[in-house]
Amino acid sequence: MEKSEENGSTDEKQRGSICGYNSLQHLLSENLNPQLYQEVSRLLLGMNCGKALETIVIPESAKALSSKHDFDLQAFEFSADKELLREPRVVRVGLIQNSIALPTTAPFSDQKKALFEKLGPIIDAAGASGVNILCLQEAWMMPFAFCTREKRWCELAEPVNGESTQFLQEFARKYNMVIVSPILERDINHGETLWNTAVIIGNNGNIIGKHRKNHIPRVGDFNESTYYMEGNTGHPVFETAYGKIAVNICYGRHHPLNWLAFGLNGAEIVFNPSATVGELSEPLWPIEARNAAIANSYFVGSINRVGTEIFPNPFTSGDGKPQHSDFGHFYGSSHFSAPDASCTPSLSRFKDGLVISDMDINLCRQMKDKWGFRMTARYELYADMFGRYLKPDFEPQVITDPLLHKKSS
Ligand SMILES: NC(=O)NCCC(=O)O
Repeated sequence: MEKSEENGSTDEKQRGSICGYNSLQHLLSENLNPQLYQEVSRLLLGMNCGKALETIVIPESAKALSSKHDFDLQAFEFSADKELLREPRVVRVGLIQNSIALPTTAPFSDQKKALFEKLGPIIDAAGASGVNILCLQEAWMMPFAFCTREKRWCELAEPVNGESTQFLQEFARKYNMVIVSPILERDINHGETLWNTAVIIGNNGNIIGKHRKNHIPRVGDFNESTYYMEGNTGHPVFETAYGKIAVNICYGRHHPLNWLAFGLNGAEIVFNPSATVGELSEPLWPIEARNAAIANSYFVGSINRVGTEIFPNPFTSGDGKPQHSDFGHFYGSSHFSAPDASCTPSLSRFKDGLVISDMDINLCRQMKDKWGFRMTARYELYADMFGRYLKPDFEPQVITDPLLHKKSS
């Protein structure tokens, strides 16, 4: 897709574009000559096994769904070197980004139903494309209402086996697909407490397990600590029919040790379902996940919701600026990063979308062998450092220049 006006976009749809373009990649491809664009892409997106990332053919039925339901659809292929003793282990992975389906003022049950109706065809497109593992965005079953601090949004929370999970279990069974479903969780058995949780649904429609968001933001309008606490599930890796996966939920991507812990537990693909806005985090977005993929020798799937969600009652951010009724623009831009530093272009900044990648997960070990980051990590140095740092009488290891505080004579 080219410039968004060419798709008959309204002003509403244009909101979130970059000077009328869907994404940075589209802006560049439309404005640079092909040779220059190729060179810029090489530097921006890296090289996979020495060549630019290739696109893969998407079935016509999936393309038809994307045209009918107006969502962005892109597909790529990450290769690995051929090995003599192991067969390639190619997994097809999908990420879905979407806006909410009804205004936040609509009755809650209607909002949820409309989201199910919106997601259905996109999941069908993933199924028709043979996706093995699919991940949805953070708290996909509701508006990201945590800016408001209003408790009425808690009503949307669901148990791990609640209606959103049941909705997705059908698709998991139908398409033999593992689905990662990030929800607002209500833990019925523990005082009805709330968590920000990813439910892992196996390819037989079974619930394999859950992970609760470890790091809760206290930045800008991200008032999530009003609703739920830091997760208590550690850093689980889920061994699925298609590979070992983990979920680093949104703000956890700013914590390199969170990424590391999933890697130490053996993750091959880590998803980062997110809800974040342009003014706050866009310069960080293309860097952090990609860096995590490189540093931990695994693939990362980054997902961010799209659109501007307007809430009935205005709120303030405690920064002296005027009250407002929205978070800002959720800029989409979902994409994959690989352990060899290559990455896919991003989905649209303002449109629903599905990005698919084939990935030969043999690349993870190949990169460990090449770079040796695990072998050279010197974890014992850091274990010792943390041991000391966590003590109340910790003193930073600073060696002061003895001349610094000497009086000049
Ligand atoms: N959902 C969430 O944790 N957002 C925090 C903002 C950010 O990390 O960019």
